[in-house]
Amino acid sequence: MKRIEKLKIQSPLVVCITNDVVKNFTANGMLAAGASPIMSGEKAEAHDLMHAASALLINIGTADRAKVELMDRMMEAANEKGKPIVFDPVGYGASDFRVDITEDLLSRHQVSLIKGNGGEMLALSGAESSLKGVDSTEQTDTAEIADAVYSRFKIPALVTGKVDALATENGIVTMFNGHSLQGKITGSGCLLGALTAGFIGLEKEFTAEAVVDAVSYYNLCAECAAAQMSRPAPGTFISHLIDELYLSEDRLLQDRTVKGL
Ligand SMILES: Nc1ncnc2c1ncn2[C@@H]1O[C@H](COP(=O)(O)OP(=O)(O)O)[C@@H](O)[C@H]1O
Ligand SMILES: Cc1ncsc1CCOP(=O)(O)O
Repeated sequence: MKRIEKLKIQSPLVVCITNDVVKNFTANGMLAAGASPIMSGEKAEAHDLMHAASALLINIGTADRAKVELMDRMMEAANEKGKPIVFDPVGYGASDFRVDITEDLLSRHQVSLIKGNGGEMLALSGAESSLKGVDSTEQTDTAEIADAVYSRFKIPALVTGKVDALATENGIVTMFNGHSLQGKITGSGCLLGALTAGFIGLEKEFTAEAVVDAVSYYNLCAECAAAQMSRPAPGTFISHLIDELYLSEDRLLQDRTVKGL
C-alpha cells in the first residue's frame, strides 16, 4: 500500500507533547492528513498512551519544569515499548533552560529523529547560530547543519528551511519543495514534526524514505495550497494547507524534488 493511503487508512496514533501555541493547529493538520493525534498533560498516563501509540513527538516550544517531567516519563515509556520518538528542540539556543533540558532529555532517552530549523539545529551542533526567539535567521546551508548534528549525536537529523536536509548514516538527502508562506505562519515546523512522527510510526521504526515522504508531502500540499489562492497570504493559507493535507493523495509525491535518496 502507498504511504499516504496507508496513513489515511491506518491512522497511526501519535502522542504529541507539544507547545501551547501550536496544539490546535497540530491536531487539525494531523487529522486532515489521516493521522490520529492525542495531546497529554499528565505523566501518570504515559504507559497507557505509549502502549496504544505508534510514535511520540516531543516539542519543547513552551516547556517548563513540570512539562519536562512529563516529557521525561513519556520518553521513558516510549523507549520501554519500542515506539519511535521525534524530538523538536524549538528555540534551542534562545535560553540556557532550553539548552539544558534538551541536552538532558537527549542524553537519557533514545530518539529516532531530531528535527528543527536551521538556527536551532546549528546551535544544537555546537556552533554559533543566529536565532531570534523560535525563528531561524540562519544562512548556513541546511545540509551542512544536518551533517553537523548527525556527527554530534549519531541520530538522524532533519533541518528545515527553504531547502530541507536529512542526515543519516547513509549520507544527506535534500528536499526542495515548499512555499515561503510556510515561514509566515506559526507552527509550520511543529506540525511537520508531528506528521513526521506519524509517518515513522507507520513503519514502526525510522526510515529515511518515511521522513522524506513526510516532508515532501507536507511541502507539496503547501505549494498546492498557495496555488489555490488569488491573493496568497498567511490567514487563508492555513485553511488551504489543512484542506490540501486532507484532499491530496500519493500521486502528489510524483512531483517531489529530492536529491540523494
Ligand atoms: N522559504 C521557504 N520556502 C519553501 N519552504 C519553506 C520555506 N520556509 C519554510 N519552509 C517549509 O516550512 C516548514 C517549516 O520550516 P521552518 O520554517 O524552517 O520551521 P520552523 O517553523 O520550525 O521555524 C518546512 O516544511 C520547510 O520546508
Ligand atoms: C511562537 C512560539 N513560541 C514558542 S513555541 C512557538 C511556536 C513555534 O512554531 P514553529 O517553530 O513551528 O513556527
